[in-house]
Amino acid sequence: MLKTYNYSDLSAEDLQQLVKRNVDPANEIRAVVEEVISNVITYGDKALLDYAEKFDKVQLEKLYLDQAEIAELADHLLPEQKEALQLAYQNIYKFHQSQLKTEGKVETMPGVTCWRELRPIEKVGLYIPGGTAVLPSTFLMLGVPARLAGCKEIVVCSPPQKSGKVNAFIAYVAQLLDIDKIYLAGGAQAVAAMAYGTETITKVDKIFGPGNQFVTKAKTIIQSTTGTAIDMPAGPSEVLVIADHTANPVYVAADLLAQAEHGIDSQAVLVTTSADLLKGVQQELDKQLAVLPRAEIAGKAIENSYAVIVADLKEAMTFSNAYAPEHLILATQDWSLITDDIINAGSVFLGNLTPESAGDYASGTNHTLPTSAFARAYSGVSVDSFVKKITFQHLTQQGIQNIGPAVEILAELEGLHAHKNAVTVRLA
Ligand SMILES: NC(=O)c1ccc[n+]([C@@H]2O[C@H](COP(=O)([O-])OP(=O)(O)OC[C@H]3O[C@@H](n4cnc5c(N)ncnc54)[C@H](O)[C@@H]3O)[C@@H](O)[C@H]2O)c1
Ligand SMILES: N[C@H](CO)Cc1c[nH]c[nH+]1
Ligand SMILES: [Zn+2]
Repeated sequence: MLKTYNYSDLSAEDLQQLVKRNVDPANEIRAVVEEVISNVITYGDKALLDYAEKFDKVQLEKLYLDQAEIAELADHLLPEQKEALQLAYQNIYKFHQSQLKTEGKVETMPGVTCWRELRPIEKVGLYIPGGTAVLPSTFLMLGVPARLAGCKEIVVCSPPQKSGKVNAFIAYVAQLLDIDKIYLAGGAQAVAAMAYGTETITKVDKIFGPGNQFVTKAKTIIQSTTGTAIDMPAGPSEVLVIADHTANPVYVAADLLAQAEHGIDSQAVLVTTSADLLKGVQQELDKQLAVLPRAEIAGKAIENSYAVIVADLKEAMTFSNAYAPEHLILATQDWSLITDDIINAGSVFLGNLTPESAGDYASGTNHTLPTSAFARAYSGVSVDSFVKKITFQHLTQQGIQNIGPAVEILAELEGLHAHKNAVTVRLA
């Protein structure tokens, strides 16, 4: 059962509490992660092997799978499984390829030309989750834009499974992406290894990928302690569904459970204008949970979730913008009336026939998205995440004559005479 609140009864303080994600309030995750990072810095590969035993319950002989081992694993896939992964690959490729746009040159004044050029980030690290569920779809979501951007070195880490390997789907995606090594490391230790480097794992310039609270905490820590960038905090999955009387309770419950089954710390929020719809969704949640294989996980996440009754769709959107969800579903026939009001969301799913699962796997958009209200300021992963945009400028004789006197005055007013002189010597 979803706990229920009436929007009109909520004080500003209640609202603030309600939209707050309870991420590591006692810093317990941080303490574990700091120790893991410190051990990876000190002991390198040995720490990774030890953590594989401790956290993943597997004794590894070596820390990676090579091309031949990947090919052997990928061989186990059924034709229809390969076709489904290929379809997802193609749609993700098409959508992300459209992001590779070059910008024109701008003459800001005669003889002064400025422009930007894209350059790939050279070494990138991709984290592919594999704890409670192995996510080959995430490998596609990160690998396709990395390849399109032209990154030279792509380091891939994923937790080892009980077999001491990755699963066959991850192996097949590695083949689709032309990646010939997968490192068997998960959690905070994988993030630390990619940020600091070990005997076998290359230190990278930027780390990408979602993960549980250990992974996400490690990413935020190494971002501030090393020169390694991160895509964004992409932690436990969350969804907010705005639904009115035109929504189907069966679909809404299914969408809420789809994110709830990711982990007990996932959150699924329903914001509705209709008490009848809410009643139907509550009944459906019970019905669908009764036959869901991951019911224990999803049920706990639902306990950690809630519903809010609002007066109208505008009010629903006000709540949603305050929550800033990773995924926002507009389960209403009138979705087009409120899309302009969306301010904060990672990815949006419009109408009653657009399940979030479509975007999770195969429509083409990226599923690596900001959680915990980071959608207020961050975008999801795209080709842009894998490139730098370097600015260029060129001045002609006419250009330096046109811009020079103003630069001299500005440098002088800042008291920076060497700056002024760099122009003066050219004007002489
Ligand atoms: N925001 C997004 O874009 C997005 C996308 C996909 C998945 N996700 C989220 O990613 C997460 C995946 O989590 P997961 O656990 O299945 O896989 P994971 O790969 O993120 O984490 C597994 C690893 O966590 C470490 N770990 C587990 N318990 C630990 C402990 N007690 N102490 C220290 N380390 C420990 C282990 O090393 C293990 O290998 C889910 O929360 C899911 O919702 C988010
Ligand atoms: N919903 C997740 C992002 O929060 C992505 C995913 C992968 N597989 C299934 N779902
Ligand atoms: Zn999902």
